[in-house]
Amino acid sequence: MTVTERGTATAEGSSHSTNNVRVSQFSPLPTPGEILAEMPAGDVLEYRIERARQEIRAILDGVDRRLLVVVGPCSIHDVDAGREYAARLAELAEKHREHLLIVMRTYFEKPRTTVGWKGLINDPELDGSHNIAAGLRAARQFLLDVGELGLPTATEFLEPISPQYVADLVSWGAIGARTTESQIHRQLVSGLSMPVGFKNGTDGGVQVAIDACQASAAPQAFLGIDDDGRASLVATRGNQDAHLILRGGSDGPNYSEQAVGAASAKMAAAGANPRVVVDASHANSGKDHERQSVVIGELAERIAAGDTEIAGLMAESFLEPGAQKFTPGQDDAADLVRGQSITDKCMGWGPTEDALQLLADAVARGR
Ligand SMILES: O=C[C@H](O)[C@H](O)COP(=O)(O)O
Ligand SMILES: C=C(OP(=O)(O)O)C(=O)O
Repeated sequence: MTVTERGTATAEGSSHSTNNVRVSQFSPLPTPGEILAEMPAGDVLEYRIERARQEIRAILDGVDRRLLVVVGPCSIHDVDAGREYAARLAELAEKHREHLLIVMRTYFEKPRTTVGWKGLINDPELDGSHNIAAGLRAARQFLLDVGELGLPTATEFLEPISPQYVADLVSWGAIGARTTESQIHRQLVSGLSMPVGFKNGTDGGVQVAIDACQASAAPQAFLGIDDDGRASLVATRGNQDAHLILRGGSDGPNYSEQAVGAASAKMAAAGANPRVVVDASHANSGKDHERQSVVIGELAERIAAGDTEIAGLMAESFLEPGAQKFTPGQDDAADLVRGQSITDKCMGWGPTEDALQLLADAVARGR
């Protein structure tokens, strides 16, 4: 069959010309099994990851009275700077371990409002070459390196296939505001091995995240891939550790005592975990990195005063404050400022240290 310029089909030749009309390339990737065999976790790290997941569960359930703090860069684009950040954070995690369980944001997949760099897995060379095989290995190596420091890791799961390559090294997961309503992501969470938080929607709607917690707590059956990369029916048991992350929305922030109380009550009424994680960044800070310290200060006061609804807190932080504009294919990665975000603005290192001290003191007083 041939298609004329005006788009009318004539009957001759290939029977496949209606397929993949807009696909320019298929490049097979190594299978999850191959990458895991090449870069195994090892017994010690597996033990640490399982222990961190249990501790996070205990915090979410209110059994462990510490505060979960998920903190780190908006995205990992420079693994060397990311490792330096991880080494500094590991010291603070140890220092505050009595009051805080610090988990590093190791985000390799970025959901974009329209277009932009989609993260280390998608484009590790930051030049639009999309070397996903190298990206999967880079992300896995980074998780192994951070794990070696004894620091648990957190990530957003954006694609349904990528978790097969990295999820064994992750202690806490998130589903972002743009995908919480997606059935694909809810099904994925139902089979993930770690506690996972669902963010409220970008419009501020909390109900989508409550629905997501219920859907992911249930067993699900869906299409996925197995360790050999074969399309498979995936049947899951359901994830009982799904919870809510309040990140604010286009209708404003939602970290006030009243907003957290209302969301927590709705979760309880739905039979879901009423203890929530509050994101000090995104719409709760109006994407202003300096405002994150203000939000954390207010939350710390409430924790010191005995709040029981806040199980955890999220902040975006890197070595340098703010963010720099970067468009793959247009900007040169060699010109980037080391340790500064190329996605959302982050708190710098100094304010991060101060914020963690403030939170540790608040927990010491209030819990
Ligand atoms: O932290 C994440 C960003 O806010 C999200 O990926 C959207 O980014 P964008 O609006 O710059 O595309
Ligand atoms: C993308 C993120 O957040 P949100 O989904 O809240 O925009 C993020 O935490 O990196």
